[in-house]
Amino acid sequence: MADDIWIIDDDRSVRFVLAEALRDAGLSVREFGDAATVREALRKGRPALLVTDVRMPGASGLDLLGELQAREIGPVIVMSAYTDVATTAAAYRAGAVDYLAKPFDLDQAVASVQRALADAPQADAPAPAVALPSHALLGESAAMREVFRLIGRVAASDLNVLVTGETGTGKELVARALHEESARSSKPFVALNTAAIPSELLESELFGHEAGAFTGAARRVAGRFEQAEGGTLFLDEIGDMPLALQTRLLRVLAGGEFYRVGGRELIRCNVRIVAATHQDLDARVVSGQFRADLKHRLDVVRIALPALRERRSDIAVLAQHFLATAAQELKLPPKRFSKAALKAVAQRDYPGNVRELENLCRRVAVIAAGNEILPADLGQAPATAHGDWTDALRDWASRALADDEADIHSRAREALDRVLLEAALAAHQGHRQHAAAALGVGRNTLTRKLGASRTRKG
Ligand SMILES: Nc1ncnc2c1ncn2[C@@H]1O[C@H](COP(=O)(O)OP(=O)(O)OP(=O)(O)O)[C@@H](O)[C@H]1O
Repeated sequence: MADDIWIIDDDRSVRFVLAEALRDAGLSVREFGDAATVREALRKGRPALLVTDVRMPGASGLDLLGELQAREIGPVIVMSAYTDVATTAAAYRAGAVDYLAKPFDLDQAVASVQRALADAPQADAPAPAVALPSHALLGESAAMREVFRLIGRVAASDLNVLVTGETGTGKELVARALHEESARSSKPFVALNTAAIPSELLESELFGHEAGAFTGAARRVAGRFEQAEGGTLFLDEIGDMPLALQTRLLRVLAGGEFYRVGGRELIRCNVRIVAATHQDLDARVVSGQFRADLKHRLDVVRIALPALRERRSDIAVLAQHFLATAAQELKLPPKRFSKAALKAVAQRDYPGNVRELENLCRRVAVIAAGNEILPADLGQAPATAHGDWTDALRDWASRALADDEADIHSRAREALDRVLLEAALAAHQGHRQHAAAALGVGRNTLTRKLGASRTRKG
């Protein structure tokens, strides 16, 4: 059972006083004199928390920590008479949550243990929110806590990370968080959406080009690799990268150097790559669309972002945050969801994930008359298949409203009618009766609308 505190110290007296103090605090404790007996005990169980000395005969406490990192044991507190930066840093690097300098105050030691136990994520009890500063990644669901933990753990390393997840799940935000939490944070974060750039331009986009490298290349231009020097390069939609460029990228990642397009100067680069994809990269490897060796280079650590429907408990938190931010950005009075509206928001489907929820909140911030958002303000949930044009309409409306334009509703209706009528007439070779029947309106309605549309247009 994982409810014991394990104390490892070769000094019996230290073990004894600490164990007694913890027992007095109502905790159950097991004592170990060296790392070897701990290894033995780990075959049968695991501790809720481990307090370990550093220097001991045989394997040191840090060696032990290194071995334990990959296993699901509770938090670890390191105690040592050595308080130099190298030892303490090594302890934290190895995953320690606290460091007690010997001789330590017993009350402090007990408090540290209690704090670590309270902070430790538990399988069935929600752990306290993990706050990542400055990049506003929100979420309290178990799935997102796991993502935050992973970010915290790998950010400081230079390992390449592959972020997977559906569109709008926050892949770019994770990449930024990884950058901001790393030693590279004072250097640039550069993002490139591989799918958004025509493949013939992608190479020079990534690696830059010399003047005269191709028609239209009037001067030397630095690519994203050079721009990101010392920092992080975020390659979005990596699954869409053309094969030829995958080969080139692989060479650069393997060798750490590249030539600009049309260039002769070898440029060394020090860039951490965070790649993202909404596709199943493993399947693309199998089907020959993605290089296995490149995948291995990028997929060193994988952070899989859950879809919003897999963490519904996060919706309310996110919605309230987005509503407040939208009101602030649009310089509107503060707005909040009524209880019923928040419930309705939490029950909707979001095929576009967090981005879609964010857009919904922006929209209601603008449209709702009062400062309290009611269920009626939410409108109909957009059908997935129509998401694209209602999104465009929404953007248009938000802009028009923000600009205080007149007759927004009638102009939108007129545009809607015109598009529908024109499409129906085109589909029915200008035959009004057929077009009206196809649209589900009467012939007279159609004629009237056509007239109105003509007059306004004219
Ligand atoms: N956990 C989160 N907390 C707060 N905001 C979030 C969170 N996840 C996503 N967002 C917001 O949702 C929007 C979409 O996020 P982002 O662009 O990172 O998604 P993505 O997965 O990279 O999308 P795509 O695959 O379409 O590029 C952004 O405005 C982002 O700020």
